Amino acid sequence: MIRVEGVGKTFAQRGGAGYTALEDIAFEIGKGEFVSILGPSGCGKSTLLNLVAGLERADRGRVEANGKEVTAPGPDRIVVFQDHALYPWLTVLENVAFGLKQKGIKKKERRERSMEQIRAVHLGKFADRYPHELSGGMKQRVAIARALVMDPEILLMDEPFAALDEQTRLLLHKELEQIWLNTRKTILFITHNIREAVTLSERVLVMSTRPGRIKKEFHVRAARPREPGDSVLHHIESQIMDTLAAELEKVAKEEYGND
Ligand SMILES: Nc1ncnc2c1ncn2[C@@H]1O[C@H](COP(=O)(O)OP(=O)(O)OP(=O)(O)O)[C@@H](O)[C@H]1O
Repeated sequence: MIRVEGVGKTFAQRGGAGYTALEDIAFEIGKGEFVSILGPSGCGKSTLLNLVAGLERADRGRVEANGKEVTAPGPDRIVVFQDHALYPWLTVLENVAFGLKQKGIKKKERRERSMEQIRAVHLGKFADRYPHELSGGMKQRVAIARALVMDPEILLMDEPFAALDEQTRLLLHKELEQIWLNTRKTILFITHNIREAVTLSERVLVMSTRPGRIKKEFHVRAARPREPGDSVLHHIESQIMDTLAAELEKVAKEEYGND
Protein backbone atom coordinates (compact mmCIF):
# COMPACT_ATOMS: atom_id res chain seq x y z
CA MET A 1 0.00 0.00 0.00
CA ILE A 2 1.24 3.47 -0.91
CA ARG A 3 0.13 6.75 0.68
CA VAL A 4 1.30 10.14 -0.55
CA GLU A 5 0.15 13.16 1.49
CA GLY A 6 0.66 16.84 0.61
CA VAL A 7 3.94 16.12 -1.13
CA GLY A 8 6.01 18.84 -2.74
CA LYS A 9 9.46 18.87 -4.28
CA THR A 10 11.52 21.89 -5.28
CA PHE A 11 14.82 21.55 -7.11
CA ALA A 12 17.60 24.08 -6.68
CA GLN A 13 18.25 26.04 -9.86
CA ARG A 14 21.37 27.86 -10.92
CA GLY A 15 21.22 31.53 -9.90
CA GLY A 16 17.92 32.06 -8.17
CA ALA A 17 14.59 30.67 -7.11
CA GLY A 18 14.13 26.90 -7.03
CA TYR A 19 12.01 25.01 -9.52
CA THR A 20 8.88 23.48 -7.98
CA ALA A 21 8.48 20.17 -9.77
CA LEU A 22 5.69 18.78 -7.55
CA GLU A 23 3.11 20.51 -5.38
CA ASP A 24 0.34 19.22 -3.13
CA ILE A 25 0.40 15.66 -4.39
CA ALA A 26 -1.94 13.34 -2.53
CA PHE A 27 -3.15 9.86 -3.42
CA GLU A 28 -3.41 6.34 -2.09
CA ILE A 29 -2.82 3.05 -3.84
CA GLY A 30 -4.39 0.03 -2.22
CA LYS A 31 -2.73 -3.34 -1.83
CA GLY A 32 -2.88 -5.23 -5.12
CA GLU A 33 -4.00 -2.23 -7.16
CA PHE A 34 -2.54 -1.35 -10.57
CA VAL A 35 -2.36 2.43 -10.90
CA SER A 36 -0.80 4.51 -13.66
CA ILE A 37 0.43 8.06 -13.44
CA LEU A 38 0.07 9.81 -16.75
CA GLY A 39 1.20 13.27 -17.74
CA PRO A 40 3.06 15.40 -20.24
CA SER A 41 6.82 15.37 -20.46
CA GLY A 42 8.45 17.15 -17.53
CA CYS A 43 5.37 17.17 -15.26
CA GLY A 44 7.24 15.36 -12.52
CA LYS A 45 6.21 11.72 -13.01
CA SER A 46 9.70 10.29 -12.52
CA THR A 47 10.33 12.57 -9.56
CA LEU A 48 7.16 11.24 -7.95
CA LEU A 49 8.15 7.62 -8.57
CA ASN A 50 11.62 8.34 -7.15
CA LEU A 51 10.01 9.68 -3.97
CA VAL A 52 8.01 6.48 -3.54
CA ALA A 53 11.11 4.42 -4.36
CA GLY A 54 13.06 6.34 -1.70
CA LEU A 55 15.63 7.50 -4.27
CA GLU A 56 14.70 11.14 -3.51
CA ARG A 57 13.23 12.86 -0.44
CA ALA A 58 10.17 15.12 -0.51
CA ASP A 59 10.63 18.71 0.69
CA ARG A 60 7.08 18.84 1.95
CA GLY A 61 4.54 16.19 2.94
CA ARG A 62 4.90 12.49 3.59
CA VAL A 63 5.31 9.31 1.56
CA GLU A 64 4.37 5.95 3.10
CA ALA A 65 4.73 2.42 1.82
CA ASN A 66 3.14 -0.48 3.69
CA GLY A 67 2.40 1.76 6.67
CA LYS A 68 5.97 3.05 7.10
CA GLU A 69 7.42 6.39 6.09
CA VAL A 70 9.69 6.05 3.06
CA THR A 71 13.15 7.40 3.83
CA ALA A 72 15.30 5.17 1.62
CA PRO A 73 14.99 2.44 -1.01
CA GLY A 74 13.80 -0.88 0.40
CA PRO A 75 13.25 -4.49 -0.68
CA ASP A 76 9.48 -3.97 -0.45
CA ARG A 77 9.65 -1.54 -3.43
CA ILE A 78 11.53 -2.50 -6.57
CA VAL A 79 11.90 -0.21 -9.58
CA VAL A 80 11.86 -1.29 -13.23
CA PHE A 81 13.31 1.50 -15.38
CA GLN A 82 13.00 2.19 -19.10
CA ASP A 83 16.67 1.35 -19.39
CA HIS A 84 16.72 -2.26 -18.17
CA ALA A 85 20.33 -1.91 -16.89
CA LEU A 86 21.19 -5.61 -17.07
CA TYR A 87 24.74 -6.72 -16.32
CA PRO A 88 26.21 -7.44 -19.80
CA TRP A 89 28.71 -9.99 -18.46
CA LEU A 90 26.01 -12.12 -16.81
CA THR A 91 23.56 -14.51 -18.50
CA VAL A 92 19.79 -14.04 -18.24
CA LEU A 93 19.68 -16.55 -15.37
CA GLU A 94 22.60 -14.90 -13.57
CA ASN A 95 21.07 -11.45 -14.01
CA VAL A 96 17.75 -12.59 -12.57
CA ALA A 97 19.45 -14.51 -9.74
CA PHE A 98 21.80 -11.64 -8.83
CA GLY A 99 19.66 -10.11 -6.08
CA LEU A 100 19.03 -13.52 -4.50
CA LYS A 101 22.78 -14.19 -4.46
CA GLN A 102 23.32 -10.86 -2.66
CA LYS A 103 20.77 -12.02 -0.09
CA GLY A 104 22.77 -15.20 0.48
CA ILE A 105 20.20 -17.61 -0.98
CA LYS A 106 21.73 -21.00 -1.86
CA LYS A 107 22.46 -21.84 -5.49
CA LYS A 108 19.75 -24.47 -5.98
CA GLU A 109 16.99 -22.26 -4.60
CA ARG A 110 18.35 -19.27 -6.56
CA ARG A 111 18.15 -21.26 -9.75
CA GLU A 112 14.65 -22.57 -9.08
CA ARG A 113 13.19 -19.23 -8.11
CA SER A 114 14.89 -17.43 -11.00
CA MET A 115 13.82 -20.00 -13.59
CA GLU A 116 10.22 -19.72 -12.38
CA GLN A 117 10.24 -15.97 -13.09
CA ILE A 118 12.15 -16.39 -16.36
CA ARG A 119 9.46 -18.82 -17.52
CA ALA A 120 6.75 -16.39 -16.39
CA VAL A 121 8.10 -13.88 -18.93
CA HIS A 122 8.45 -16.64 -21.56
CA LEU A 123 12.22 -16.64 -21.72
CA GLY A 124 12.79 -20.22 -20.55
CA LYS A 125 14.79 -21.06 -23.68
CA PHE A 126 17.01 -18.02 -23.30
CA ALA A 127 18.23 -18.48 -19.71
CA ASP A 128 21.84 -19.02 -20.80
CA ARG A 129 21.99 -16.12 -23.25
CA TYR A 130 23.79 -12.85 -22.61
CA PRO A 131 21.95 -9.49 -22.82
CA HIS A 132 23.59 -8.54 -26.15
CA GLU A 133 22.00 -11.63 -27.71
CA LEU A 134 18.48 -10.45 -26.80
CA SER A 135 16.03 -7.98 -28.38
CA GLY A 136 14.96 -4.84 -26.49
CA GLY A 137 11.67 -6.45 -25.49
CA MET A 138 13.40 -9.58 -24.20
CA LYS A 139 15.82 -7.49 -22.13
CA GLN A 140 12.92 -5.63 -20.58
CA ARG A 141 11.26 -8.96 -19.74
CA VAL A 142 14.48 -10.01 -17.99
CA ALA A 143 14.32 -6.76 -16.02
CA ILE A 144 10.75 -7.59 -14.96
CA ALA A 145 11.74 -11.15 -13.97
CA ARG A 146 14.69 -9.76 -12.00
CA ALA A 147 12.33 -7.48 -10.06
CA LEU A 148 9.68 -10.18 -9.48
CA VAL A 149 12.15 -12.76 -8.21
CA MET A 150 12.77 -10.55 -5.17
CA ASP A 151 9.04 -10.82 -4.43
CA PRO A 152 8.52 -7.15 -3.52
CA GLU A 153 5.10 -6.04 -2.31
CA ILE A 154 5.27 -3.03 -4.62
CA LEU A 155 6.53 -2.81 -8.19
CA LEU A 156 7.42 0.69 -9.40
CA MET A 157 7.64 0.92 -13.19
CA ASP A 158 9.08 4.06 -14.81
CA GLU A 159 8.09 4.04 -18.49
CA PRO A 160 9.36 0.47 -18.81
CA PHE A 161 8.13 0.01 -22.39
CA ALA A 162 8.75 3.50 -23.78
CA ALA A 163 11.76 2.48 -25.87
CA LEU A 164 10.07 -0.53 -27.48
CA ASP A 165 8.34 -0.79 -30.85
CA GLU A 166 4.54 -0.89 -30.90
CA GLN A 167 4.12 -4.67 -31.44
CA THR A 168 6.58 -5.56 -28.70
CA ARG A 169 4.90 -3.09 -26.36
CA LEU A 170 1.48 -4.67 -26.96
CA LEU A 171 2.91 -8.11 -26.28
CA LEU A 172 4.47 -6.92 -23.03
CA HIS A 173 1.20 -5.29 -21.98
CA LYS A 174 -0.42 -8.71 -22.21
CA GLU A 175 2.41 -10.34 -20.26
CA LEU A 176 2.39 -7.69 -17.54
CA GLU A 177 -1.39 -7.92 -17.23
CA GLN A 178 -1.10 -11.69 -16.81
CA ILE A 179 1.66 -11.30 -14.22
CA TRP A 180 -0.46 -8.81 -12.31
CA LEU A 181 -3.53 -11.08 -12.45
CA ASN A 182 -1.43 -14.00 -11.16
CA THR A 183 0.53 -12.17 -8.46
CA ARG A 184 -1.70 -9.19 -7.54
CA LYS A 185 1.34 -7.07 -6.81
CA THR A 186 0.72 -3.41 -6.08
CA ILE A 187 1.93 -1.66 -9.23
CA LEU A 188 2.64 2.04 -9.74
CA PHE A 189 3.25 2.55 -13.45
CA ILE A 190 4.55 5.78 -14.99
CA THR A 191 3.82 6.56 -18.62
CA HIS A 192 3.01 9.35 -21.03
CA ASN A 193 1.12 6.93 -23.29
CA ILE A 194 -2.64 7.23 -22.74
CA ARG A 195 -3.53 3.91 -24.37
CA GLU A 196 -0.92 2.10 -22.27
CA ALA A 197 -2.20 3.62 -19.03
CA VAL A 198 -5.82 2.79 -19.80
CA THR A 199 -5.09 -0.73 -21.07
CA LEU A 200 -3.09 -1.75 -18.04
CA SER A 201 -4.53 0.00 -15.02
CA GLU A 202 -7.43 -0.10 -12.62
CA ARG A 203 -6.99 3.64 -12.08
CA VAL A 204 -5.20 6.40 -13.99
CA LEU A 205 -4.02 9.56 -12.22
CA VAL A 206 -3.56 12.35 -14.74
CA MET A 207 -1.01 15.01 -13.82
CA SER A 208 -0.91 18.65 -14.73
CA THR A 209 2.38 20.40 -15.17
CA ARG A 210 4.37 23.33 -13.76
CA PRO A 211 4.05 22.55 -10.96
CA GLY A 212 3.13 18.88 -11.24
CA ARG A 213 -0.16 18.14 -9.50
CA ILE A 214 -2.73 15.38 -9.76
CA LYS A 215 -5.35 16.92 -12.01
CA LYS A 216 -7.90 14.15 -12.37
CA GLU A 217 -8.46 10.50 -11.58
CA PHE A 218 -10.08 7.95 -13.90
CA HIS A 219 -11.33 4.50 -12.86
CA VAL A 220 -11.01 1.94 -15.65
CA ARG A 221 -13.83 -0.53 -15.14
CA ALA A 222 -13.22 -2.74 -18.16
CA ALA A 223 -13.14 -6.53 -18.29
CA ARG A 224 -9.87 -8.48 -17.98
CA PRO A 225 -8.00 -9.50 -19.96
CA ARG A 226 -8.31 -6.14 -21.63
CA GLU A 227 -9.25 -6.17 -25.31
CA PRO A 228 -7.98 -3.40 -27.60
CA GLY A 229 -11.45 -2.92 -29.12
CA ASP A 230 -13.23 -2.48 -25.74
CA SER A 231 -15.50 0.59 -25.96
CA VAL A 232 -15.02 1.36 -22.23
CA LEU A 233 -11.28 1.78 -22.86
CA HIS A 234 -11.88 4.03 -25.87
CA HIS A 235 -14.31 6.21 -23.96
CA ILE A 236 -11.88 6.78 -21.07
CA GLU A 237 -9.04 7.34 -23.50
CA SER A 238 -10.88 10.21 -25.17
CA GLN A 239 -11.82 11.73 -21.79
CA ILE A 240 -8.16 11.64 -20.76
CA MET A 241 -7.14 13.17 -24.08
CA ASP A 242 -9.44 16.12 -23.39
CA THR A 243 -7.99 16.52 -19.90
CA LEU A 244 -4.45 16.47 -21.24
CA ALA A 245 -5.07 18.80 -24.18
CA ALA A 246 -5.17 21.83 -21.90
CA GLU A 247 -1.88 20.76 -20.28
CA LEU A 248 -0.11 20.26 -23.59
CA GLU A 249 -1.22 23.72 -24.70
CA LYS A 250 0.24 25.17 -21.52
CA VAL A 251 3.58 23.43 -22.12
CA ALA A 252 3.69 24.55 -25.77
CA LYS A 253 2.97 28.16 -24.83
CA GLU A 254 5.75 28.20 -22.22
CA GLU A 255 8.28 26.41 -24.42
CA TYR A 256 7.65 28.25 -27.69
CA GLY A 257 6.82 31.64 -26.16
CA ASN A 258 5.63 33.95 -28.92
CA ASP A 259 7.66 32.29 -31.70
N1 LIG B 1 17.68 16.58 -10.04
C1 LIG B 1 17.02 17.59 -10.62
N2 LIG B 1 17.48 18.86 -10.54
C2 LIG B 1 16.80 19.88 -11.10
N3 LIG B 1 15.64 19.75 -11.78
C3 LIG B 1 15.15 18.51 -11.89
C4 LIG B 1 15.80 17.37 -11.33
N4 LIG B 1 15.06 16.26 -11.61
C5 LIG B 1 14.00 16.70 -12.31
N5 LIG B 1 14.04 18.04 -12.48
C6 LIG B 1 13.04 18.86 -13.18
O1 LIG B 1 11.77 18.58 -12.61
C7 LIG B 1 10.78 18.49 -13.63
C8 LIG B 1 10.11 17.13 -13.57
O2 LIG B 1 11.02 16.12 -14.04
P1 LIG B 1 10.62 14.58 -14.19
O3 LIG B 1 11.77 13.87 -14.80
O4 LIG B 1 10.11 14.10 -12.90
O5 LIG B 1 9.43 14.68 -15.24
P2 LIG B 1 8.70 13.54 -16.08
O6 LIG B 1 7.26 13.86 -16.05
O7 LIG B 1 9.14 12.20 -15.61
O8 LIG B 1 9.26 13.81 -17.54
P3 LIG B 1 9.49 12.80 -18.79
O9 LIG B 1 8.16 12.23 -19.15
O10 LIG B 1 10.03 13.73 -19.85
O11 LIG B 1 10.48 11.79 -18.32
C9 LIG B 1 11.50 18.76 -14.95
O12 LIG B 1 11.28 20.12 -15.30
C10 LIG B 1 12.94 18.50 -14.65
O13 LIG B 1 13.77 19.31 -15.44
